[in-house]
Amino acid sequence: MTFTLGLTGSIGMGKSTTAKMFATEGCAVWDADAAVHRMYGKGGAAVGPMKNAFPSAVQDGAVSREVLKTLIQSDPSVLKQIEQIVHPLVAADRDAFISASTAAITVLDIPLLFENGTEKTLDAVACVHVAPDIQRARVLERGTMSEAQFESILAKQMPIADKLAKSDYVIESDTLNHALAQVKAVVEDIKQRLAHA
Ligand SMILES: CC(C)(COP(=O)(O)OP(=O)(O)OC[C@H]1O[C@@H](n2cnc3c(N)ncnc32)[C@H](O)[C@@H]1O)[C@@H](O)C(=O)NCCC(=O)NCCS
Ligand SMILES: Nc1ncnc2c1ncn2[C@@H]1O[C@H](COP(=O)(O)OP(=O)(O)OP(=O)(O)O)[C@@H](O)[C@H]1O
Repeated sequence: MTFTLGLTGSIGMGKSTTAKMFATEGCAVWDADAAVHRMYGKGGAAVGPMKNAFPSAVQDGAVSREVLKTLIQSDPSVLKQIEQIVHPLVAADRDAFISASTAAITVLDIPLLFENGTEKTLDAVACVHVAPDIQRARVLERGTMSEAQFESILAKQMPIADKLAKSDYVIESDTLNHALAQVKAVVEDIKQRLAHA
């Protein structure tokens, strides 16, 4: 059986970048945001249910994230409805990945890990964090979200201090070298735990 390590953090704090480091250290990596991207794409599992709920959001057989963001801006309850459609599909995709994983450690990159209580199903959780001003600058630099969209997503997430307090491991993403050193230490610690289990 593979050891399941959840990887979380607040928006833009460096989950995807850190997940890649775990992959280079030999871990299998599953990414919740990437699963949503597949499901929103042509032929994806979320396209049909999303079309029923939000007809304008499906264009050329795929879910348009731009339309979704506009709908969420004008009616905040839309995000809850999207979550009710998408989260069960994402959970099924994650469970299938874990069952098929042959790696010693499987890392699950999940933005809403604590918000959805997923930690209860995992062996341990690592939380990525960086100072809020760096977080904001990094997200806005990407140019995919306005300041208002960033604020509204941030407001829906559990405060980073609470996520850190609930986590087994903490990884500061201030520089790439520092983050990589911490990833290596987490992998080493889990391997020690497995060796003595
Ligand atoms: C709101 C949407 C349209 C924004 O799309 P966009 O391409 O701009 O951003 P992306 O999907 O890359 O998400 C960026 C980050 O926003 C945060 N975020 C996304 N969805 C949510 C949510 N429902 N609640 C809180 N934070 C969220 C996460 O930190 C995520 O890493 C999109 O995230 C979406 O459809 N979300 C609903 C599905 C969901 O809950 N996904 C989260 C992982 S299961
Ligand atoms: N350790 C680090 N040192 C320097 N920059 C970093 C580090 N980790 C991430 N970054 C930068 O921060 C930005 C956000 O990182 P990333 O996309 O990994 O975050 P995320 O938490 O996955 O984001 P989201 O919540 O939006 O999915 C990127 O521009 C990335 O290059």
